Amino acid sequence: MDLTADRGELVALVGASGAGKTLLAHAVLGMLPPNAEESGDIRVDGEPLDPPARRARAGRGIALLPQSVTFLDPVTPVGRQLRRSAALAGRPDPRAAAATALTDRGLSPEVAGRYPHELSGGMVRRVLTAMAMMGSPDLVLADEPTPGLPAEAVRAVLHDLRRIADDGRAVVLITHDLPAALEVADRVVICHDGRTIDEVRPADFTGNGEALSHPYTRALWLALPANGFHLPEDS
Ligand SMILES: Nc1ncnc2c1ncn2[C@@H]1O[C@H](COP(=O)(O)OP(=O)(O)OP(=O)(O)O)[C@@H](O)[C@H]1O
Ligand code: NI
Repeated sequence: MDLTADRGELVALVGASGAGKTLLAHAVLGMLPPNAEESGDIRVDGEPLDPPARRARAGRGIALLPQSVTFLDPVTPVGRQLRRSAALAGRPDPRAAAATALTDRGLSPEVAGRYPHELSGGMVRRVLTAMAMMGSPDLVLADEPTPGLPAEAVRAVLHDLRRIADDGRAVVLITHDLPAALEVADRVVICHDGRTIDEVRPADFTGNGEALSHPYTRALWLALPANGFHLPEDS
């Protein structure tokens, strides 16, 4: 895997299920299982991300927007969970930080009193985003933030991530959803079988994929319903 994200940039990491997208995000966060064998080089601001550097940045410099909503505690009101994140992120006034985090993500203050099951899928996503942003991270890894959401909520999530990047942070959007990625990404990195195989500018996804040099990338593009559902010939 080879991927770079700069401040102010939204990079989409696109690939089929099992390609290794979540593992890459977990490797950056230091969340791989204890017996995982790792090789390679992960750097932030040019500095190797070794265990002490990772501990220093966890929840602050780097934040994960998790793939699974089970990261929320089902038996604790959302407001209390936000206050806990604020405290962990070292915010001096967790109560105020939690309240601001809700309104920053377009949620009303009364959401604080609700349990996760009392929220819509789109609202849960916003709460997770509010938590991830609590430590004002430089790098946000959003792992599949849109599946299962209605089109309007998908657009809201993407717009929110774009805004986070425009605020000067680096955002990596992990997704299967190529059309969604193309709406907001500055660059699209394609991965397949545990490797990044191509990096493409969104504008190159056009027509019959004449501008796409990698056959797998072109196959992904042509497999979209709008492009005729041509089945990818797997390499
Ligand atoms: N703990 C583990 N031990 C061994 N193999 C694993 C482990 N976790 C994941 N894998 C394997 O690594 C590969 C990549 O998994 P990963 O979850 O990163 O895929 P993904 O690209 O995020 O897929 P999806 O789009 O379905 O979320 C898969 O083949 C998976 O079976
Ligand atoms: Ni995944």
